[in-house]
Amino acid sequence: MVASACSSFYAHKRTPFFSLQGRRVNPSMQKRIVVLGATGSIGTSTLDVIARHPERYRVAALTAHVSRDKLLAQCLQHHPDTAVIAHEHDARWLSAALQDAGCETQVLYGEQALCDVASAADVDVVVAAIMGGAGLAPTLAAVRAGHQILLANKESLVMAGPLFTDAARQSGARVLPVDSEHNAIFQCLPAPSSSTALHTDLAQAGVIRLLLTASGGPFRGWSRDQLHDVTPEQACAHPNWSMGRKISVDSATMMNKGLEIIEACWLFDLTPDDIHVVVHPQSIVHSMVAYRDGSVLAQLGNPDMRTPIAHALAWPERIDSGVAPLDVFSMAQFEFRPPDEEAFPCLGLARRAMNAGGTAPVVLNAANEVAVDAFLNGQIRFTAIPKLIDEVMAALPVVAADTLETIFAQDALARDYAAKIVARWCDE
Ligand SMILES: NC(=O)C1=CN([C@@H]2O[C@H](COP(=O)(O)OP(=O)(O)OC[C@H]3O[C@@H](n4cnc5c(N)ncnc54)[C@H](OP(=O)(O)O)[C@@H]3O)[C@@H](O)[C@H]2O)C=CC1
Ligand SMILES: CC(=O)[C@@H](O)[C@H](O)COP(=O)(O)O
Ligand SMILES: [Mn+2]
Repeated sequence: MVASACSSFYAHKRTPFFSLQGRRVNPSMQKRIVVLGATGSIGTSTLDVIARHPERYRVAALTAHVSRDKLLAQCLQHHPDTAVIAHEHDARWLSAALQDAGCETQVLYGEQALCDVASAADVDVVVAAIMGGAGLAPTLAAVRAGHQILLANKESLVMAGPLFTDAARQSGARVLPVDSEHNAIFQCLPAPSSSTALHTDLAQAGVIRLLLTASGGPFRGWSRDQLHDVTPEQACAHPNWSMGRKISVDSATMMNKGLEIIEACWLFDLTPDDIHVVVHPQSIVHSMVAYRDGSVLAQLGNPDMRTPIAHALAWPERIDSGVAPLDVFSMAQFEFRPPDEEAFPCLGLARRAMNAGGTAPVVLNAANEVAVDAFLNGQIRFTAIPKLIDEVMAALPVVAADTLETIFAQDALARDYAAKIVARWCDE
């Protein structure tokens, strides 16, 4: 059955006990997980961790944008109650393929269906792993429903930090960072005092600054001139992490670190001045917290997102993630150096947006998404990405970002303005 949205399909039959690989599983002990962006890099890693712990977790819903073959394979392995895909024709194809295979997963399509599965009443955990601003509405729906959020989609906090954190405080939703640096920082901080797991008043806890590590990306050490002719393939070849193409380009421009500064401000209630970026090419130290007494706490591990995902899934417990423990004897050396902000101006643009407040980060994010897309499509040069963002930020006024409607309106304005600049540059 295919539907654009449905509210009753969660009336779901469960047997009191069933056997899984010889183990007795009690469904009432399983947390019900929704993976938004299941077919992506984070989604795939999440399902890998979940599959290791069938007695703890059960997949309630999986979503994809267009990757229907991959979503089909995931449904056949995890048997979610619901699968969501963007377009009706893909939903019909998926539904027929599932029926042929005897799988009872119901298929929905469209943006409303994403919000519906994210906010469904019998869900425990929502993994927010859609790429970009498209993740905001379903992630916020999950926050408003009071579910535990495993947050990978940093763009939703960048676009709607105040709305997002206020909604979590109102609903009591627990927000656990999956982004590797923020997860590392979370692990190095005292246990949060509120149910949301958002931190407040870190100064009171003796924290003087956060040290946000950056790999420097594939072009670390390159001058602005050397960056002029780089290709999308070069930009997507991250030295340490295997990730989706958009975040890979963000790492290459260091806009990823800029977005992460903003993300950290909202998660940990800080200002950009409290967050120092440290280039650490090995990506083994995932970030650090400096305390007043001279202590610097760090979290280390192999660069594999299954570690922060497993940490956030099981918190405050610890579970197997499939990642081998770090072999410290194999570490030749750790390097730490300041970023080159002249070659990588996106860091400064992100700080400027956060300091300006209101809709400035919305515009930053929207212009960045258009710029990255245009670069990946061969329309603009790598070095034009920060120029485009700067031009859009300079042109659009900053207004209060107090409703989702305003945020989406400014997002649309900025995307439209950025696309027009791309078209103009292509004609020149
Ligand atoms: N990859 C990583 O290691 C890390 C990622 N993150 C963040 O996690 C998020 C996901 O990143 P990553 O997994 O790398 O990205 P991917 O590009 O690998 O996957 C993105 C996922 O989102 C879906 N998607 C894309 N566009 C839309 C849309 N318009 N509507 C609905 N679904 C959509 C994709 O579906 P489909 O496959 O059908 O296109 C896919 O499932 C990003 O916000 C990123 O910044 C944070 C830290 C680390
Ligand atoms: C894995 C992860 O969290 C990414 O955000 C990663 O940090 C990107 O690497 P950069 O440090 O190069 O941005
Ligand atoms: Mn990160």
